[in-house]
Amino acid sequence: MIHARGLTRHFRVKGETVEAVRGIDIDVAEGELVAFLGPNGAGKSTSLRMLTTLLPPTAGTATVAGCDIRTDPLGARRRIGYIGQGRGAGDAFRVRDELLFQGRFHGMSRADARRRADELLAGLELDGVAKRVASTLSGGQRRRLDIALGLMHRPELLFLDEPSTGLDPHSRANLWQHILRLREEYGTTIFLTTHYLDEADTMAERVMIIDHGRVIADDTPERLKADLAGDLITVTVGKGEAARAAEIAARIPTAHEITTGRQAPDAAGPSTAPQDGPDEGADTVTFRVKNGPAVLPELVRALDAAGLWTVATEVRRPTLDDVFLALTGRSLRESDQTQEGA
Ligand SMILES: Nc1ncnc2c1ncn2[C@@H]1O[C@H](COP(=O)(O)OP(=O)(O)OP(=O)(O)O)[C@@H](O)[C@H]1O
Repeated sequence: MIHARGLTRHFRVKGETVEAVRGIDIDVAEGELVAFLGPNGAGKSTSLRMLTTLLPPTAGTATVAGCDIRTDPLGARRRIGYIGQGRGAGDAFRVRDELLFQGRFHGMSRADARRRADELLAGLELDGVAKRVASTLSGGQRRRLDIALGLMHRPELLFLDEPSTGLDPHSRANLWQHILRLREEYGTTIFLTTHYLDEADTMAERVMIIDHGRVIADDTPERLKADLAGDLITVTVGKGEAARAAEIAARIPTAHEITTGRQAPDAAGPSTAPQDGPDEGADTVTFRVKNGPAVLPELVRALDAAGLWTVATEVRRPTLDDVFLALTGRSLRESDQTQEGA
């Protein structure tokens, strides 16, 4: 549904060249839901704007829904929907009229536009506000109206640029229900950008991570987390025993990023440590590993066999931020702040 090769876009700003997108390849199959993730300024919107024919590429090729974005931009526009970050709807018109205008704009007959508008109003739970002026809608309703506008002409492929940004958690969850249902009902292929890692993790079948204009990862969230980040295990051992425990942890074939630390006496808190155990604080060993829950019992047995006492253990499953950190050495949230501040 999307095939891009070497897609590139440069901008000239005050005599300098900004390499917003540096030769990316994208392949999205029919019916897929792909999240495009990256910090501020990574090149997400620029890529989307090229794929939706709003911005000509500096170099590279792409077809969307079977149409070449350079040689057949009109064909592409007919087959795709694009919901940008700005408002799709005006403020002055009633919700249903906005949809009818959009339908007519796409060359639909009056009757067809009415049918489609009513179907989308019902599907996106906007029928209750159909006669309201768009400017009076809540943030979530407004976003759903934008989506309805993008879907009026029944596109096979829908691009959404940060659909849930600015919405409260309830409206976000509600919006996602609608996106997933539309996809189920119409089989629409969806390519979206988001800042919300949890959203990409739970909703998307595939995640593409872009950083400084390059795609640095492209896989299912599960595989990215397992292959690139791994589970984070923290084992608390007796005082002074961290170095030996770290040596034992290092024997686990997939163990990496092994670090040792000291836990303050009261930080051990209500741990599993019995009263007569080491009482002047404890040491910790932290490392990443594949399949932590399976590895942990083995490790505890090995520590026990070496005469080391395990005070507490913790396994934390990785997040997509851990994946970004493993790939770039930066946290996605920190990158956002740095690049926003830049
Ligand atoms: N019209 C433009 N003129 C000059 N530079 C631009 C233009 N559009 C984007 N850029 C620059 O290109 C880079 C990528 O921007 P882009 O908006 O694609 O990033 P993004 O990943 O979508 O960021 P965000 O998450 O903040 O929307 C940034 O450095 C940005 O400043």
